[in-house]
Amino acid sequence: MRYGQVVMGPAGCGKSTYCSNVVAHCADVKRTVHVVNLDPAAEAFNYPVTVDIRELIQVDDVMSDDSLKLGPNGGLIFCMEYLVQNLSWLEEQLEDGEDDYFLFDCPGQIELYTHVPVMSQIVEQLDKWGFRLCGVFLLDSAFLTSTTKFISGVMTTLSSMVTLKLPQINVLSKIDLLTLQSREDLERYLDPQTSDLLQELSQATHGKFKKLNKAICSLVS
Ligand SMILES: Nc1nc2c(ncn2[C@@H]2O[C@H](COP(=O)(O)OP(=O)(O)OP(=O)(O)O)[C@@H](O)[C@H]2O)c(=O)[nH]1
Repeated sequence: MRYGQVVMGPAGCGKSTYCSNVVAHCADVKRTVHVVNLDPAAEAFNYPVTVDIRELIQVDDVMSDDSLKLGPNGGLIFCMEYLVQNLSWLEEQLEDGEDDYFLFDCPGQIELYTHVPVMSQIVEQLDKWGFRLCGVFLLDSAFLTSTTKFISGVMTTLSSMVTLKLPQINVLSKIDLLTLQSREDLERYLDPQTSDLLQELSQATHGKFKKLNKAICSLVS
């Protein structure tokens, strides 16, 4: 049995930094961890990567293919769909490492966790290959500095949880960049009161969103 984390989150939220810290921790406790880069647009890593999707396909190559005419976003989706069509490549790359721990470092594009099915197809396949996974969703703690941002952040994390159907832990990144006041306010969002959220959301948005705000707040609670 192999265990691991599917590390997700919007672009620049700190996924690679998180992986780098987990790799350093595992080295300290003498535990073997393999990082699997699933981001075809990734640049460089400051830790060893066991499997790298860029050896199968790269966004730059896709974008420079005149017959495809794809930009960065379309190129990334194309690469992920290509991976799904070539999952035997991933299976071969993951052959070793029985009883080891794996970090799957994923691309940040939100559509991969909403309506584009590739990430859920990859996760389902990993499950069939005997991987027991949990989702780790990195969220920039700037999302916890106002009610409207909080709702937006919660919806994003919820979307990936529902799409991938994995047990999921949400990790706040970049707390060191918050002001002292914002850090003190964090507590309100970690255990939010629905009535407070609804009141603040109603103040921040037009009256015509009253019913929608109520539905969103009951979903969050
Ligand atoms: N101050 C601070 N900076 C951080 C933290 N985590 C990440 N960063 C910085 O944020 C930037 C983006 O971090 P990455 O780890 O590359 O983020 P990523 O989610 O892997 O980015 P993409 O691969 O582009 O999606 C880097 O400059 C990091 O040094 C943090 O907790 N605090």
